[in-house]
Amino acid sequence: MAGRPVIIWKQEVQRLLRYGELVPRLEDALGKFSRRDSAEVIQPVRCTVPLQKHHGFLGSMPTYMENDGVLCTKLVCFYQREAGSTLPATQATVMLLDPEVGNVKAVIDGDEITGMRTAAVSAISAKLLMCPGAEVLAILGTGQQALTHYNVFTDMFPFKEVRVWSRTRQGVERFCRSVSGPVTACVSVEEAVRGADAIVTVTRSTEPVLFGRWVKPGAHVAAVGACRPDWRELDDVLMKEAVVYSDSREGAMTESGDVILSGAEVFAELGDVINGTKPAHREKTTVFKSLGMGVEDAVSAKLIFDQWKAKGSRP
Ligand SMILES: NC(=O)C1=CN([C@@H]2O[C@H](COP(=O)(O)OP(=O)(O)OC[C@H]3O[C@@H](n4cnc5c(N)ncnc54)[C@H](O)[C@@H]3O)[C@@H](O)[C@H]2O)C=CC1
Ligand SMILES: O=C([O-])C1=[NH+]CCC1
Repeated sequence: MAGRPVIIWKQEVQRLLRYGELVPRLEDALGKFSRRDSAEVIQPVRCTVPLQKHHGFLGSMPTYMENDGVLCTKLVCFYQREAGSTLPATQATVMLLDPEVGNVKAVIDGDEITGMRTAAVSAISAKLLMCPGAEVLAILGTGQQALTHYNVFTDMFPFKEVRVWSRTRQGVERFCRSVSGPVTACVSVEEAVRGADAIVTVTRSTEPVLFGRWVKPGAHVAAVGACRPDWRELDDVLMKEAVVYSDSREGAMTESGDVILSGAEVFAELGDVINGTKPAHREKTTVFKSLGMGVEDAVSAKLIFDQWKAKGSRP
């Protein structure tokens, strides 16, 4: 008889998960995913159920990594919140299972995992695709993802300036107070992104907020929001001028309004670049369209569970 699952709460995840250990595991997982070897990764495109009454969706994200002995699934609800709503845009729970027996070994807070693994994958995209010597980072949006992106990008790259834009002055002010380093508050998207070498879009917008005419040639854009086929963050000009990369080609073709509605071609997955099967066009304008993948949650959950067992449940 299998034992009861352990529950690993948010504070424990914050204590156990570190970008230094997470980033290499995510790079490895993205490479494995793009090899499409079922012994390495089985991960279907997210199954999504609309919650029409609440303007949201429930996504189910199962993943099996046979060679690594990892079986995992995440349940994530994500919403189109009204401006001014204090409810979170996403809520997630990750379950780690024993693939041999089928029991749940751990139930883990998924919000911290989602925040950190998404930002870490965007940082991997920048590591692979951003021009060398990048100096200016612009972040559009000031929510949960903006914060984790600020943390990992400033940790991994020596930017001279980080600019931030939000629809509201309060959003920018709150963000500036919550980060530990310097930020330039911008009053318009154009002001934030003109001349920027790297741009992160982490908004809940369903219409384009970033326009190609403002983007410096050769800049790298990590586009994280707009994860429904009719939602946008980027305009057609940018999507068509840039070389477009994604985490999952099938995911992008199924879920990304920026890809589907612009008709842009997905040139490669990040994993293809990691595996050396597709080039990194650092010299060109690049867009990494992130949708989020179960395999990213699976390696994060395994890392947390292994650390939890090794270090114990309390500091
Ligand atoms: N690609 C991925 O793996 C993941 C993507 N996401 C997506 O990333 C986005 C950000 O997520 P969180 O930071 O958790 O959300 P959040 O609610 O904490 O922050 C959202 C930000 O977008 C701004 N915003 C809302 N509506 C806007 C509009 N119409 N135009 C411009 N800005 C607007 C808000 O003021 C806020 O600054 C969401 O779209 C979410 O679905 C979230 C998790 C994973
Ligand atoms: O991968 C993920 O967890 C999500 N992608 C879009 C909303 C949540």
